[in-house]
Amino acid sequence: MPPSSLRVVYAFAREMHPKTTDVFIQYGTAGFRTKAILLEHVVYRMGLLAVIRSRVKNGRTIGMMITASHNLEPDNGVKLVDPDGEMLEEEWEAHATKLANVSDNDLEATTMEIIQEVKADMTLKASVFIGMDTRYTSPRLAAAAANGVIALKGTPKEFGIVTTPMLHFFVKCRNDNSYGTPTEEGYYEKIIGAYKNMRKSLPTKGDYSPCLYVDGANGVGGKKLKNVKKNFDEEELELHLFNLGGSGEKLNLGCGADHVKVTQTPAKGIPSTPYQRIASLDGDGDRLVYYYTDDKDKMHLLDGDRIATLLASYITELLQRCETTEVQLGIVQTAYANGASTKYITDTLKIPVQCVKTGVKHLHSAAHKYDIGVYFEANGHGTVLYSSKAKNVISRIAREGDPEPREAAKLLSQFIEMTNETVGDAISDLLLVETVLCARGISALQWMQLYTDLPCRQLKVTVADRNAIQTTDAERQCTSPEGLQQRINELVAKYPSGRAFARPSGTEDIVRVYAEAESQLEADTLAAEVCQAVFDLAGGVGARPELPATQE
Ligand SMILES: CC(=O)N[C@H]1[C@@H](OP(=O)(O)O)O[C@H](CO)[C@@H](O)[C@@H]1O
Ligand SMILES: [Mg+2]
Repeated sequence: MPPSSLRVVYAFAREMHPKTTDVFIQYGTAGFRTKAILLEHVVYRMGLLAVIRSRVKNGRTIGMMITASHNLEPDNGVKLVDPDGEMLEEEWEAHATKLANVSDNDLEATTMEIIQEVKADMTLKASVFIGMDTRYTSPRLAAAAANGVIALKGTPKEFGIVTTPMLHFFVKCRNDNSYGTPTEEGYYEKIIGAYKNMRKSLPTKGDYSPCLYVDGANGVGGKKLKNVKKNFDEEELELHLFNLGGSGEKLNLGCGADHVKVTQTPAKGIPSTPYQRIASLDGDGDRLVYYYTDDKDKMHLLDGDRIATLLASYITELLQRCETTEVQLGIVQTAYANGASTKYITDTLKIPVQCVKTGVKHLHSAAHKYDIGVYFEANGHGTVLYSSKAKNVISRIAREGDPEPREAAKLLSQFIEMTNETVGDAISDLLLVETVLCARGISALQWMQLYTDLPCRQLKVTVADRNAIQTTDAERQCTSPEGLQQRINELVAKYPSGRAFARPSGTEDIVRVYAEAESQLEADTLAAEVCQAVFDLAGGVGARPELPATQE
């Protein structure tokens, strides 16, 4: 039943969170993300939408996370979390975009329209969990979010500074208490508890060393790992934490998972110890990549593809030891996955693999189609999803199986417990990776030796309108502007093992270009050539991209 008037929505908006910009903003790959100063009215309005969403879901809790993840400090963002801890359903993104862009004068009417369109019963209770990252602009935005919730008579609960995956976890637990307790302590209890339990059956062996350096990106993930660290004795996990956001240290600047992955250079502020395993988190703690430098100071990156293959191969091994064929496992990647990883999954691991569009929501829903779905973006965002069927089979074997399968099923049960299934989670993923490296008795170098990545390069091009580029085939082919795909095909054909594509970013006002080839110079050149093609055919602005120096 819609209310007769929403005057309070308008009054709050005008008095406290007025719209001060006409810049159009869109709910993208990971919610709204832009300069923090442009966001206050957007976040307030998302508070309104979260209440409507909660009521459409019969009063189940919805999440709001204030973060701009790996972006630099002046940016911020907001995204909504659905009741199962998953990303907001895609159909609602249009409501979010509409509500964010209307004038203050039209806000009341538009809110009413949305309430009617989605048939929200506004007499129901509504609950919204709010979390934020460490940005100095986050508390103000979190307050705007809470005001939006209150304006529609919902109940906000603020968790303060938490990682994005923690907030997803809290939402899931609040709506399904069999998953865990919706508090930070509940989160640690489940995830760390499972790691410690598992390590009881998996003592350190072979070339594995529990000594791990961590790059906290000067964000929330590193801070939370300080809490995590206290729980381990050095035999279980010896964490050395760096880039924890001390005074003068800037979030994501020269450090963090995105910096390491995109620039293919180590994070600043970490002592250089040859072959030391280093885990790098992003600013809101939902991405993880590993790397080490060798004795010639060359960096070797172990990215999301590597993590996916490591986890999937270990789960496959445990399933074999469980002597079950009832549970099928699959891997989901995006076009950014290194071609060598896809080949390794298909030829060596012999696991089904699927490529979907960029963005966690696409990977997550594809992974749900397997009994066990492992999904990772190359940039280190990913997790494992276990269906109820898989969980039932595994717990049955853990209870009733023969001794050897029973042991394997018990390990797998702990592995499931350690996984944050709601979304990619750097802390949970880190513990999963450490568990597998320990179980296998391998070092970072040996992990790297499982397959050899094709050299690759990721670049950005600025164009007048990024939506001029349209794609198909999981973003691997351009359908417009005309002639662009043909030009990319011609460029790719010059390079053995070459592959390249261009797609509009969903989080930045740019076009992303990715290329891989047999040598780094070839990958760099192909990427630059594709950038030039995009620039020429899709309305590039500013200076035309240049080829690498040796090609001039
Ligand atoms: C190539 C790349 O890393 N793209 C990232 C980036 O999306 P874009 O749509 O490419 O801007 O941010 C997303 C949200 O964090 C993440 O899901 C995605 O993988
Ligand atoms: Mg992130």
